[in-house]
Amino acid sequence: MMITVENAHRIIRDALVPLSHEYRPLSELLGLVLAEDIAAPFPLPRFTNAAMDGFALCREDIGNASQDNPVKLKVVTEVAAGAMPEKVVVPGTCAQIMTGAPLPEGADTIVAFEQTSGFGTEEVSFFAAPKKGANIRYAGEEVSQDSPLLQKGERVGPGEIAVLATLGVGGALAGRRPRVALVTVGNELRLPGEPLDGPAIYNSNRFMMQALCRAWGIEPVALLHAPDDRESLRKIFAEAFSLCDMLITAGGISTGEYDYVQELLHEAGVTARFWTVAQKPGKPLYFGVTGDGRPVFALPGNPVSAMTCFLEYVVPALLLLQGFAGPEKLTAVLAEPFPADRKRHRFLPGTIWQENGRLFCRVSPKVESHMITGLAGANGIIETGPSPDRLPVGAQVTCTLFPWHGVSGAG
Ligand SMILES: Nc1nc2c(c(=O)[nH]1)N[C@H]1C(S)=C(S)[C@@H](COP(=O)(O)OP(=O)(O)OC[C@H]3O[C@@H](n4cnc5c(N)ncnc54)[C@H](O)[C@@H]3O)O[C@H]1N2
Ligand code: MOO
Repeated sequence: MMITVENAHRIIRDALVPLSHEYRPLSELLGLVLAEDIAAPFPLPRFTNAAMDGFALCREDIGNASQDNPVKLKVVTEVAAGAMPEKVVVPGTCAQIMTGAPLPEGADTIVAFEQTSGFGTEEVSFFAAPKKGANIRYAGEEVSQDSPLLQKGERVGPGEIAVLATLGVGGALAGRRPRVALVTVGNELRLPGEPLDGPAIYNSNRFMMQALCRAWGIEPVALLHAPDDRESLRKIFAEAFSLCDMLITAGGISTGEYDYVQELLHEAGVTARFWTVAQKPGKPLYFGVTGDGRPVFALPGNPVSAMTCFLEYVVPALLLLQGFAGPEKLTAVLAEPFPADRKRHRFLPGTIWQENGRLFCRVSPKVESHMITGLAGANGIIETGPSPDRLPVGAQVTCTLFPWHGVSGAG
């Protein structure tokens, strides 16, 4: 039975159970979802230190120093980053200090190198008098010890990696990345490099699905291909299920004479949760679950349909298995009319850009399900629910940005 896009999402969400957590070292946490809260094991900064290369001194000692009225102080020591100060700064003296070096006892201010006569002499002249406490990073001013920093459920990006590394956290508990098996189906498909005999075509879905997995940090555990016969599909599905947490197929799911995917999935123990969604492209999308709860997506073979269904349904499922809801959708204004469908939700590749603080979008020129070139220049998918008419310029629509593109600044 054909179901709505909303129901398809609900059925998928209800069927998914996040995978187990596991400890991952810091170098492998990028893109994973934290399964534990992280608190600061020590304050940040851990010790009071210099924010500028210059001289550490007691503010009172330089009075109203200026270009016309320089004040001289004796340099008693030097402190580099990573070294402990060897001397105390007593009144009338100062210490040459480098950014990140611990503040010597007795000093309360740092004057930047540029406001002095410079390094390397026994006596230094000060040409400015910054405020007391200037250019000092105080212990604990950013983060106090034991304060919560990262929360369970957060997705780890490069910024979170930097925070964990700063705190010396060598790893954390995180949701496990799904092991994904990809299967393409069809007698007509060849790999680049192979000759195109007769009406053969190249297999683009294999590479597209692999690239989509990688765009979300997942390296598929298997890239398999089966011709349109039951025996091959039986073998390929057995192999895929021996390896994966989630199976994604493309092709052979429609009503053609040789569309055996559904039959062989059921033979392998998969139960259908839905087949056919009121959407264009991607109507024959199938979703099922194995006896032990592993999700199975069978995407339509048309390349634009396969990519649209992957982005719309498979990506959120990959994230949910790791304990994360996403990705977020945006609202944009149509700069050109949108060819909505009377009865079906319509997804089309297009360009989304920012102008005067607002998001605009337009559909790619080639929009049929087999026209893969419409996806190449696009930076997202534009969508709208069923509508009897074309949506006019100025109407608001929903968009999903491709994470590898971002929003451009011009239409
Ligand atoms: N009588 C009907 N025919 C079709 C219907 C329908 O409802 N009634 N639905 C159409 C729709 S919509 C789609 S989408 C396709 C989906 O069919 P399948 O999932 O069975 O896919 P195939 O028939 O195997 O392939 C469709 C098309 O895509 C090409 N293809 C397949 N795999 C790849 C690949 N890995 N790389 C590149 N291109 C691929 C294939 O050669 C076909 O041209 O069914 C419609 N028909
Ligand atoms: O609806 Mo099919 O997925 O486009 O050609």
